[in-house]
Amino acid sequence: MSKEPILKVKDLGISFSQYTNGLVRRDLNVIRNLDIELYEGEILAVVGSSGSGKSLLAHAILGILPDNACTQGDIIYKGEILDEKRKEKLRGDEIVLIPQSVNYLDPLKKVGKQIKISIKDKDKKTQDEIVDNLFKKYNLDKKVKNYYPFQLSGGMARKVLLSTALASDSKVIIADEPTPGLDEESLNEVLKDFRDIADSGRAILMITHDIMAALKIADKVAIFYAGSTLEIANTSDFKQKEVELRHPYTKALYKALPNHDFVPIDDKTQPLPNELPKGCVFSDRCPLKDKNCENQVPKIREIRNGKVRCIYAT
Ligand SMILES: Nc1ncnc2c1ncn2[C@@H]1O[C@H](COP(=O)(O)OP(=O)(O)OP(=O)(O)O)[C@@H](O)[C@H]1O
Ligand code: NI
Repeated sequence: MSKEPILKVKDLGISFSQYTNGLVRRDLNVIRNLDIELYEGEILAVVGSSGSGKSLLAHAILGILPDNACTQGDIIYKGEILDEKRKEKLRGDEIVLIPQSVNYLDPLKKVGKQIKISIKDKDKKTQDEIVDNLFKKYNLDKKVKNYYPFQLSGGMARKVLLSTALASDSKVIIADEPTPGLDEESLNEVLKDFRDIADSGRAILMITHDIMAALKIADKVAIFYAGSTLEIANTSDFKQKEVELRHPYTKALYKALPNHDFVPIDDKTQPLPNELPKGCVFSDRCPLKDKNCENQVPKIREIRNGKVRCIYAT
């Protein structure tokens, strides 16, 4: 495996400029410190509760943030810092997205056609074969190729989105919640496919709420909280005891897993974008907190073969 990540996001920040009553412009800083590293041959799972910044990370990498967004930090692909023009070039070619919402399907195009767009080989017979194999694998009837998106059920639409990405031979797949609505059999099929794709030397960023699914196939897990990466752990760390994990939030998540008694963290939630604290985003819930945590955002640092954004993690 190569040492340099194929895709790296360094200290990504995202703000949205908004107009409030009286047309006063203000910048809402929703993402502060997102960091990830994705290596060829690997699956990196990104987990975090709703609103922690998972989809925005995906959209920033692909260059599809709304016009009123302003970003900081660097997105680096194969050693090159990406600007918006370069992102557009790579999008759908070297880097593909499996979007979170099925509304991303083109409502006016039959689904078979949509999937074929992402196939590089332009030979019609090869294209048909690729689509037929994917449909067979995911239990989709052949006639679905001629359906328009509005004719699909939620689970079918999800399978079509997956097929679109899997039919391409992109280097990087970013899958934003690829599994909701799938039956158990298809879910296992998808997870197995992701693993096979990664094993063939490509890279997958898998965004999910389903930490148990993530742990089944991912090599590493990035934990997001209120727009910051708090930890990047190895999947194997979750299989040991909680001492293998680094951040107090990850340790709390670990204890809340179904196979560890569902111990709830507390009854608080992550801070909203307009009420982010000055220092560490987890400080108001953290057992290790002191004055130093309230005043400055901790830098992400390496410990025990993983990364953590906490000054007291050991
Ligand atoms: N266009 C926008 N303008 C202002 N705020 C936004 C915009 N898009 C997203 N946000 C805010 O940014 C934060 C992160 O959103 P994001 O969609 O990345 O969350 P997520 O982790 O993908 O959540 P979910 O698990 O629900 O999909 C949220 O608080 C969201 O409200
Ligand atoms: Ni999302």
